[in-house]
Amino acid sequence: MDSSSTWYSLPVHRDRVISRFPKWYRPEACQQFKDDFHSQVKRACQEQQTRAVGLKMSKVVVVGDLYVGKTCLINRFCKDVFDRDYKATIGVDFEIEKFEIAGIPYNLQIWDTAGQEKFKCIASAYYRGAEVIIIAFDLADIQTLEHTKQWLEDALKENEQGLSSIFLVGSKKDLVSQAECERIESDAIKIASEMQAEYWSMSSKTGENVREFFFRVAALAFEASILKELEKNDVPTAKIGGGDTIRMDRTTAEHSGNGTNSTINCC
Ligand SMILES: Nc1nc2c(ncn2[C@@H]2O[C@H](COP(=O)(O)OP(=O)(O)OP(=O)(O)O)[C@@H](O)[C@H]2O)c(=O)[nH]1
Ligand SMILES: [Mg+2]
Repeated sequence: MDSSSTWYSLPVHRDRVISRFPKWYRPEACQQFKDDFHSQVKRACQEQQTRAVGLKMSKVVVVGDLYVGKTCLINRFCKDVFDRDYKATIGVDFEIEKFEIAGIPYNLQIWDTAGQEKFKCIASAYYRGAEVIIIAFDLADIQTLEHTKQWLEDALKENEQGLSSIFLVGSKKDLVSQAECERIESDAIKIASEMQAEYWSMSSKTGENVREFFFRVAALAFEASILKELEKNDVPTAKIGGGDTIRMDRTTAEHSGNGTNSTINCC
C-alpha cells in the first residue's frame, strides 16, 4: 500500500466527529453569524448527496511572522503536543486531518509555512489553491499583528480574492493578562474585519481554544465545499431556500494526498 492510500484508509478518530455547528470565538469577530449548517448543506448530508466532498481534501495555509507559534498551533491540534524549544520551519510542512462532519468524511490538509524571510520564496509557492488562509500573530508581540495585512496580501496574490475563508489568530494567549488580551483583541478585531476575517485568540501551550478553532475552520470549509459542489451541477441560480446566497465560483481546489505529513525544504 502506498502512502497516499495509507492516510485515506485510516478511520476517523472519535475526537474528530463534528455533529453540531461549531461556534465563533467572539460574535463581533465572526463573519458567519449562524448556529447551524446551511439548509442546503444539511439536506445534502442527510440524503448523502454531497457528491465528491467526502473524497476531497481542502487546503488550509497557515502564515505569519517567524516565532509567532504556527508550528506549535498545528502540532497542538494534530498531535496534542507542545514543544517549548523553537525549531524554525524550513520551507513548508503539512499535516492531514480526517474529520467526519454531519456524517460525511472530510479531510483538511494543513500547510505550515516558514515565517523567516529567507524561506518565503519557497513557502509562497504553496499558497495557491488555499480554501482557508490562517494568519497568525503573537499576542505578546504587537509588531507581529502589524505585519498580518502584508501576510494576507502575499497569500491572496496566489489565490482569487473572495474564494478563501480567512482567519486571524492571536497566539500565546497564556503569555498575556486578561486585560492585555482584551486590549489587543479590540485592535485585532478591527484588522480582522478589514480583512473580512474571523478572529480567534488561543494558546498552544495550554491548548485553550485550539480544538474549537480548528473545528470551526473544518465546519466552515466543509460547508463551503458542499455549496460549491452543489452549485457545479445545479442551474446557476444565486438564491436558494431561506434567502441564503451561494457564491458563484468555479475554481477547483488543489489535491495533493501524498502522505499524512511531509517537509519541503528550500534554499
Ligand atoms: N508560552 C507559549 N509559547 C508558545 C506558544 N506557541 C508557541 N510558543 C513558543 O514560541 C516559539 C515559536 O513557536 P513556533 O511554533 O516554532 O513558531 P513558528 O511561527 O512556527 O516559527 P517559524 O517556523 O520560524 O515561522 C517556540 O519556542 C514555542 O515553544 C504558546 O501558545 N505559548
Ligand atoms: Mg514553524
